[in-house]
Amino acid sequence: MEEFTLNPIYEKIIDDISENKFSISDNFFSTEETTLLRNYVIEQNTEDGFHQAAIGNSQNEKIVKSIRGDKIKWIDEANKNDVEEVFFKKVNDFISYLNRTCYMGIEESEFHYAAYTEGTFYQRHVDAFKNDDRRTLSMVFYLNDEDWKDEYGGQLALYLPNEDGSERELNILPVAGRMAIFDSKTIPHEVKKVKQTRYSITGWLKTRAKNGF
Ligand SMILES: O=C(O)CCC(=O)C(=O)O
Ligand SMILES: [Fe+2]
Repeated sequence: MEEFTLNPIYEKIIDDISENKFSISDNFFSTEETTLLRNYVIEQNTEDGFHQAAIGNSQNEKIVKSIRGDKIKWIDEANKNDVEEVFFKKVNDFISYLNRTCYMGIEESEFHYAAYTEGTFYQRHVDAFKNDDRRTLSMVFYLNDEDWKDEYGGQLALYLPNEDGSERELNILPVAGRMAIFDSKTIPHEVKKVKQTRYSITGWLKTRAKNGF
């Protein structure tokens, strides 16, 4: 039988998700991996290959800058470069771990680079589409300075339920090496207006469709 090693970083994320439907991890990638990804994202010309992000999916896509102002570039895993190889090696290892230890049934994933330039934001939303229920977990990897300050804006705000039914807001700074993961179907969230360019890789772990897709 293949040997199974418990991974404490993944275990913490899994415990958090099962308890609270989200987790924030500052060591999913090593410092070296984060630096590699970060330098690569910054180096890419965001005019070249990046496009204005839309809302909705291919069946009802719209560009509405008053809702969402980031520029994105989808990553083609089949044609990944050396840096993306490092990214997918870790992410796919995590997916296998989830499927093996929690029977999550993740069958695919999709990721894009994102750049929010000064003055842009993403209004409160939920990631799963009404016409496609496959998105299960949202993952965002932040690739900015380690000392990103509150006054730079660009916090990820998660809107979380309290036990009494009220709602609380948790603000997360997009510092280098941080990863936010949350339930794509139930956790409303927003990106606060940024005051300087904010880089990330965002993506979704997807199960088989349950509503006919
Ligand atoms: O960049 C973030 O913190 C979140 C982005 C987001 O919510 C999305 O792309 O759906
Ligand atoms: Fe989102």
